[in-house]
Amino acid sequence: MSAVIYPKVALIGLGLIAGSMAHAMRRAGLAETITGYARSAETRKIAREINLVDEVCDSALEAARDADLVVLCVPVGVMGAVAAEIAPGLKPGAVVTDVGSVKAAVIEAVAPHIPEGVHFIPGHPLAGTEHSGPRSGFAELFDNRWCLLVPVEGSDPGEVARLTRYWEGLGSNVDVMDAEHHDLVLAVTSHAPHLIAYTMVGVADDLRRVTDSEVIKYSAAGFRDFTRIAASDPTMWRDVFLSNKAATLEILGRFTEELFALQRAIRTEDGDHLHDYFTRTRAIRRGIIDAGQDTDAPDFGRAVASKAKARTE
Ligand SMILES: NC(=O)c1ccc[n+]([C@@H]2O[C@H](COP(=O)([O-])OP(=O)(O)OC[C@H]3O[C@@H](n4cnc5c(N)ncnc54)[C@H](O)[C@@H]3O)[C@@H](O)[C@H]2O)c1
Ligand SMILES: O=C(O)C(=O)C[C@]1(C(=O)O)C=C[C@@H](O)C=C1
Repeated sequence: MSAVIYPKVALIGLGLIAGSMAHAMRRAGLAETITGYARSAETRKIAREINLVDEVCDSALEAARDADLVVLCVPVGVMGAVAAEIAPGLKPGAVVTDVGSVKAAVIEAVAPHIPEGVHFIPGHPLAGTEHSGPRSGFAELFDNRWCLLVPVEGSDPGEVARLTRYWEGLGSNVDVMDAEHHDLVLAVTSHAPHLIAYTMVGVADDLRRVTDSEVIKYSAAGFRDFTRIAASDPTMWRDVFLSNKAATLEILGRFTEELFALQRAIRTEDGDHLHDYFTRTRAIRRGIIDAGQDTDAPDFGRAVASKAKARTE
């Protein structure tokens, strides 16, 4: 049986997410032809050299023309402009989706450009790395990760089901969510943590004058994790914060309140407060591992194995 879900898939933007999608599509045979386009000539040249997709086009319009699925894999701040560029080439019945980290602002920017008879079903894979560009993608990126689909008013349930099968073919588990809820959840789980990591690395950089190279030399695992996150693409993250302003500011407000409370507990030597707080947060970490979501943790394999064992008992 053929695994093809969309005969022709167009990837607009050829970085980490599009590249990983191309590799994973080929792994599973989900498309017959993959076209692609990126704004930078250098990226298009590299994409051709490494045979990232079947055809690298010189415009977004050309790449999207007659595609069955068009995936917008560009920074969230330019999604609307790219949708306007591809609109004249979209065929009736085509599906347009995106992989942007923010949903309400992307829907607001893209939806007005989607022609009658074309399906728009926004999405967001909860998978990534700090790397970017056409060489950074890999087929396993989406394996066992969540992809959130955010159908808009009037989205065809049959097309949502088809896009769900596509993401499952890429290796993901799929959930459906509304845009506002998505943006609040992601502000907590991804956007605010990135800003905190950027800040912490900035603070360490300021301290460098005092500590010379010690910050780098003696950086333990915690700070190393921050530096990995803070190495993420500046354009992508600038756009994320400017596009998910309200939810991120709400979460950062709460974060600041809690930080002040912890600061006060240290100053007043309130060990019980600190101990209770850390006990609560440790339980959250354990919950993530028990749910089998932390593929980087050393005990991830064990958690999956014990869950599988529990299922068979
Ligand atoms: N990196 C992650 O961890 C991650 C995870 C999930 C979702 N996302 C989302 O995926 C999208 C792409 O991120 P990425 O990590 O692949 O970025 P990337 O920087 O690796 O790739 C972005 C690509 O978009 C192209 N581009 C930029 N502006 C363009 C324009 N106006 N027209 C055409 N092409 C243009 C760039 O040339 C590049 O090829 C973003 O919206 C991001 O929010 C990223
Ligand atoms: O692992 C990382 O490097 C990521 O930052 C990936 C991550 C995340 O915060 O989890 C980043 C942005 C996304 O939109 C989805 C995933």
